[in-house]
Amino acid sequence: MKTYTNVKDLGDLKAAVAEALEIKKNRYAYKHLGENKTLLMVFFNSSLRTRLSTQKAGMNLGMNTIVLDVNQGAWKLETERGVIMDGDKTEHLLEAIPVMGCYCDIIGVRSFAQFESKEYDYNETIINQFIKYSGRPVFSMEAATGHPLQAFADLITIEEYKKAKRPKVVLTWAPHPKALPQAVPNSFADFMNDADVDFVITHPHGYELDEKFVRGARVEYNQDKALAGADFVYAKNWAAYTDPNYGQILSKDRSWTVSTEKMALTNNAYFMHCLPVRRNMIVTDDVIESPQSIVIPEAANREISAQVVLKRMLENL
Ligand SMILES: CCC[C@H](NC(C)=O)C(=O)O
Ligand SMILES: NC(=O)OP(=O)(O)O
Repeated sequence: MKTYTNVKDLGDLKAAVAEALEIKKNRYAYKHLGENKTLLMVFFNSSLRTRLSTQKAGMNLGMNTIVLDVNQGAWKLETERGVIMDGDKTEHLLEAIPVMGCYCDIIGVRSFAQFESKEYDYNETIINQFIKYSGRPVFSMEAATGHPLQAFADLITIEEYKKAKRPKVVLTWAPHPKALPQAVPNSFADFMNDADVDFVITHPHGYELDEKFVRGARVEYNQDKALAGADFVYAKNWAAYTDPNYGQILSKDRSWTVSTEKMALTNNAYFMHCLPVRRNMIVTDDVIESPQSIVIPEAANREISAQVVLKRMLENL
């Protein structure tokens, strides 16, 4: 594996999940793979789970790890080519990236959508420069349009908790005070479309995701109808994707908040969310604290999804 930015990079999903569950049983069995190998994790945006779980996964594999918060301590980076650098940016990404590549064997990158230009975001301008210029295998720790480590962990979790062979999985939009990226729902949809689940997406009009990720999945604008009989409810906020509203908040309607009443419409569904979550906007206190909430085991599986990806990269260095 040379890059991990989307579901296709994993190959056969059933095999990937099986490998994940094997690693979970004995996560220190591959320490030899990472001996004297260095993982560099580059963050352009904040993180708790990704930062901790990916570093843990690297350590499980015997790797040295370095974490760089680009906006805290590194030089302010220019990311656009052709710009006359007479402003407040000291260094260009096109020098910084190959330099980073000198000090490590594998690079993880977190660089969220900036919502200034759909084309800039959806061309994955930042992470693609790491892929092109670092000289190292690169994986996404949430880029502008996807969060494949999260979605892989979500799939692992669904496989662990499902009661039906082909569970009904509902991705529901929920309100949030800020304009959040489409990365998490994009990757969740991408993975669910390749998994053996009955997948439904529900959101208000205007919040349609890129068809490149929806891939013809059923979209239900009536949340109650979508939730009927669900086995898993995956809640997430995202800002509008379609023009002319790209990056905009169109609704903060808290009737979309996942409540006990909403969960009562389901087949005693498990509640999932990637975290961090805004309580009583996305989901009520009662639901996220209920026995059906599996957000913590879901977060724990981030260590495993990262370890599968790092293991496959180390095996191909
Ligand atoms: C894992 C989620 C990261 C990010 N969340 C926030 C709050 O920015 C998002 O919604 O994409
Ligand atoms: N779910 C997730 O990626 O969390 P962080 O943003 O805290 O890393």
